[in-house]
Order: sequence, then C-alpha cells, then structure tokens
Amino acid sequence: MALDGKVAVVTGAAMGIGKAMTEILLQNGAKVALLDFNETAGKSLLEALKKQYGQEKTLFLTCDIESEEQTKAALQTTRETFGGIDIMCNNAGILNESTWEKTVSINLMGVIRGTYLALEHMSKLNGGQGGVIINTASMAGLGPLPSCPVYTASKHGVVGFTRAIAAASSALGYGIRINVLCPGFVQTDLFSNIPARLGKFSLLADATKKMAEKMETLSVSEVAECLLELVVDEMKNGEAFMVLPKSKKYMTFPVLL
Ligand SMILES: NC(=O)c1ccc[n+]([C@@H]2O[C@H](COP(=O)([O-])OP(=O)(O)OC[C@H]3O[C@@H](n4cnc5c(N)ncnc54)[C@H](O)[C@@H]3O)[C@@H](O)[C@H]2O)c1
Ligand SMILES: CCCCC[C@H](O)CC\C=C/C=C/C=C/[C@@H](O)[C@@H](O)CCCC(=O)O
Repeated sequence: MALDGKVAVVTGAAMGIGKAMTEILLQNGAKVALLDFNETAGKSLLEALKKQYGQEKTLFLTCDIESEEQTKAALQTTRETFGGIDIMCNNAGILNESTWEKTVSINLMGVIRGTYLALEHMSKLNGGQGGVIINTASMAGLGPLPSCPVYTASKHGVVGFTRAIAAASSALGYGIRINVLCPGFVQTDLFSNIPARLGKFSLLADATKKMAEKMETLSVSEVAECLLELVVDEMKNGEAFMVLPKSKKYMTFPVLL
C-alpha cells in the first residue's frame, strides 16, 4: 500500500509509540487522525505537526477508546474530514495491575471496539475501499510476564483476536488486512514507575527490570518502522510481528488440526 493520500487513524497518538506511528505515517504521505483521551498532549502535538506537515494533514480528536460513542464519533468525523479511512492503528493501552478491569477494558476491549468500528467504514462488504488494521499488543502477548498477569492476558487477547478476525476478513472478503505488533520493552511513559503499576506484584519489579536490561529497550522509532512494514506489505494478513532491538520475527503458531 502506497501511503500518499491515504487516511490513517491512530489511537493513543499523543505520546510514546502512538506519536511515533503518527509521525512515520505523515512522513510517508498519509493524513492522520490522532485520537487520545489526553487532550492537552494531543492538542500540543497537533500544533507541532501542523507546523511541520501543513494544516490539512492532521486532525486531533479527544477520544476515550473505552467509550463506544466517542470512538464511533471520532471515526465518523475522520471520514467526514478526510473522505475515508484506509489505515486503523489500535495502539492505545495502559499497564496497571491494580486497576485490572480498566487494563482489560482499554487494552483488549478498546482494540476490539476500534477494529469493529473501523471495519464498518473500511469493509468492501459495506461499500468501503478496504485497507489495513494494525493492533498493538506486546511481547507479553506471546509469552507471560509474571509481574503483570492481567496485562499479559489483555495482550494475549489482542494477539488471538487479531489472528481470528484477520482470518474472518480473508474468508468473508472484507478486503482488509489485520495484523498485530508485539514489541519488547520500549522507552515510553508506560515503561516508567514500574513498581507503582504492578500492584500486588510490585515485588517482581526488579526481576522485570533485569529482564528489560537483558532484552534491551527499543526506541519508539524502531517500533514505528515495523508498523510501516505491516502497513505497506500487501502480503501481510494475520501476522504477529515480534519486535526486539536485535531481532524482528513474524511468529509461527502450532497448527491444531
Ligand atoms: N512501552 C512498552 O514497553 C510497550 C511495549 C510493548 C507494547 N506496548 C504497548 O504500546 C501501546 C502504547 O504504549 P506506550 O508505551 O506508547 O504508552 P504511553 O503511556 O507512552 O502512551 C499511551 C497513549 O495512549 C493514551 N491512552 C491510554 N488510554 C487511553 C484511552 N482509554 N483512550 C484513548 N487514549 C488512551 C495515553 O493518553 C497515551 O497518549 C500500548 O498498547 C502498550 O501496551 C508498550
Ligand atoms: C513492567 C513493564 C511491562 C512492559 C510491558 C510491555 O508490553 C513490554 C513487554 C516486554 C517484554 C515482555 C516479555 C515477555 C516474556 C515472556 O515471553 C517470558 O519469556 C517471560 C518469562 C519471565 C520469567 O519466567 O521470569
């Protein structure tokens, strides 16, 4: 997929990985709707991006992806502003083992919501043009992180959901490729104040920090480059792309039948 003139939506776009995703999509010619519930950070980033890429390439919409109403409205506004949606990046997520229901609500249910609402706009069965959806999971979506079992569950859910809906899209003829990004540790706000995020598992913070030191941390730009690969490669559907500082790997999974 060439990105010139394409329209992308990025959730959790105001900071971290989502901000880097937004920037690489703009650098490659796409228009981008930035969705985030942090209005201050979102509007500040929008002003900077307008200066760098022009007034017509970006849009910021305050949106909590836990809200069906807000997410539905944000996608509708994007379509009305830019003429359609070609790329949906369901990236917003949190890590907090104390507020575990919210972790599941945002990380898993928010990704399902963003995927289903994007399908309504993009599916060829609905008169759409097709396109690509990229969901952000984590290495913790491929293997357990003992210090954050619910975050692990939410990310395993994102991997499983993405692989299943990608197969459904192919079988039903939606014309939409759907893939999942599984980064290792990335230097962002989410990866700070770790003990406070682990709740009853905070005693495992040091073990996790040691794991991160061993695995080394990624920059947000490295993750964004891998997002771009999944967006532009028309052969990629149902892929789980594991991203580590020194290795990137398309995962294979056991065939159960
Ligand atoms: N940082 C890491 O080590 C790492 C590694 C692998 C995967 N991830 C995943 O990458 C994604 C982005 O994480 P990050 O590290 O950039 O975190 P971050 O905290 O730096 O940025 C997350 C962004 O999402 C927004 N957000 C959170 N909840 C939201 C909601 N309900 N509605 C709308 N916006 C919301 C925040 O305001 C923020 O701008 C998350 O899904 C995270 O699980 C992070
Ligand atoms: C507390 C910070 C959490 C950051 C969450 C991000 O999504 C980054 C996750 C990065 C790496 C996850 C690694 C998971 C590894 C598992 O596959 C497994 O190998 C870990 C086993 C750990 C153990 O048994 O000690």
